[in-house]
Amino acid sequence: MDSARSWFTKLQTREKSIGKKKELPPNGKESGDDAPSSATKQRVAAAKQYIEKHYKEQMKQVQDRKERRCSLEKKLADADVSEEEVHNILKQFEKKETEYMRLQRHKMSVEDFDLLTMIGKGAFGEVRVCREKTTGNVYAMKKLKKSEMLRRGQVEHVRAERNLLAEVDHHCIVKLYCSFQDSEYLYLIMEYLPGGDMMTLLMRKDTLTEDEARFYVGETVLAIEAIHRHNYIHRDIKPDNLLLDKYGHLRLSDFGLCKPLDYSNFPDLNEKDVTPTKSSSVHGDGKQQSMPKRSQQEQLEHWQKNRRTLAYSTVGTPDYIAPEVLLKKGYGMECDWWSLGAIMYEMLVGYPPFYSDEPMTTCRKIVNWRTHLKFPEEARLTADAKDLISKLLCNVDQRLGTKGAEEIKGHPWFSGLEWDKLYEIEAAYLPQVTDELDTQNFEKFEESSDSVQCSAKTGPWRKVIIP
Ligand SMILES: Nc1ncnc2c1ncn2[C@@H]1O[C@H](COP(=O)(O)OP(=O)(O)OP(=O)(O)O)[C@@H](O)[C@H]1O
Repeated sequence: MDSARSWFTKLQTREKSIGKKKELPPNGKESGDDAPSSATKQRVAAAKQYIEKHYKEQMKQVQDRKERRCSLEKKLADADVSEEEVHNILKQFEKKETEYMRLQRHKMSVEDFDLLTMIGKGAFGEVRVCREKTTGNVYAMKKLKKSEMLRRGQVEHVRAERNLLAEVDHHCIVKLYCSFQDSEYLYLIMEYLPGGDMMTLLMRKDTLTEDEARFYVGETVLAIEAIHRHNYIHRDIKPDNLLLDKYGHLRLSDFGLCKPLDYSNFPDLNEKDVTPTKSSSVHGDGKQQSMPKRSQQEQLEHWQKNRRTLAYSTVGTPDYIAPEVLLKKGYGMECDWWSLGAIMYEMLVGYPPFYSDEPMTTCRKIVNWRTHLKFPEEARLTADAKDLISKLLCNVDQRLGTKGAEEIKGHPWFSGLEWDKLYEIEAAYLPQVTDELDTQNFEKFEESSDSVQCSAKTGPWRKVIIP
């Protein structure tokens, strides 16, 4: 910062001396020989403009960095973290920012990368594996269409995503290396996680055993805890955002593109609306049932048939969104623990707890969760699993995690789990990854069309539906 400031001072001093009126001879005329030509004057003016712009941009960057540091310091002061932790977090922040600035100085652009296989498609753009031309390093490039972000008022959210990723250097969070933009797109260069995402894993496996689920739910708890420590709320945690590294360990991605608001604008979404819907929820206790009742297997097939379409739609899936977010009641970090409960349910049952063929019906079921949360008997969940899910999918006041992640970690379902060693043990599934460019754990996307073409029949994680 000091060097930028001193450059700026030098520039101003130079400007002043350039702007100083030259003393004229008594006749008031300049001696003709050393007067600059108009072309030279123009070049000087252009250079001056360029330098001014350059340093203004630099000052802005320095200012932004200062603001990010101030805001992190403020968040840390409000959070319950030790002095040592504050010191470490700030140290990591500076390290990451320095690395970020270094890449920024290189003026990265999309031209610096070879764009390879497309591995994801979202509401605002696409995600691709790419290779930096000079270093050969492999990254994931997320490309977001600026006009679309502006149209949907998501600029702040994307900025939050960039800030969070730059700020939080944690093994549970996807690393961001740099970001840049051109006239049409904003680009985020992230580490490439070749293990695929949890959505794809779940589509392939149908359900997980409780031991397998404990591993992924446990790592998700640690990831959510990490972002909450930095006072960020994700709001949109879903299996698509849980990525797996080459060892099968989980990392959280995609901060801030909060589509849920699209649903919260739905006019008749309120808690009183308990009218049973046409598409049934699954009832395990034999009480009030809506029709037609589907078996667990039928419900699973419907879910899997719709899942990818929902994931790639511009609205996304509302299945994991907390009721208070949908109701726009004002929400806090607890909403992420609700999403964890919905994901855990899906891992063990095969589909999320409030699934319906119609997203709006899902929203209604979520806000009326008391009537709709059921555990199908066929799923044979243990009492501890049901208890944990019920304590996550409930009112904010009673929700586990409201007083911190320790509440969740201490639940009997996790008993015996060594939290400190979770990222060191062998993952529940070891993904097949042959080399650093391997994309076999992702769906295949067709390049040609603008609309998303994804073949559910491709990729090793394809689930075979038993007739
Ligand atoms: N760093 C990464 N490494 C590997 N795969 C990734 C990475 N980032 C994203 N993906 C893949 O791309 C998909 C879409 O990414 P992401 O969710 O970040 O996009 P998005 O535009 O924000 O979509 P949405 O808003 O719908 O969640 C992910 O589900 C994942 O399969």
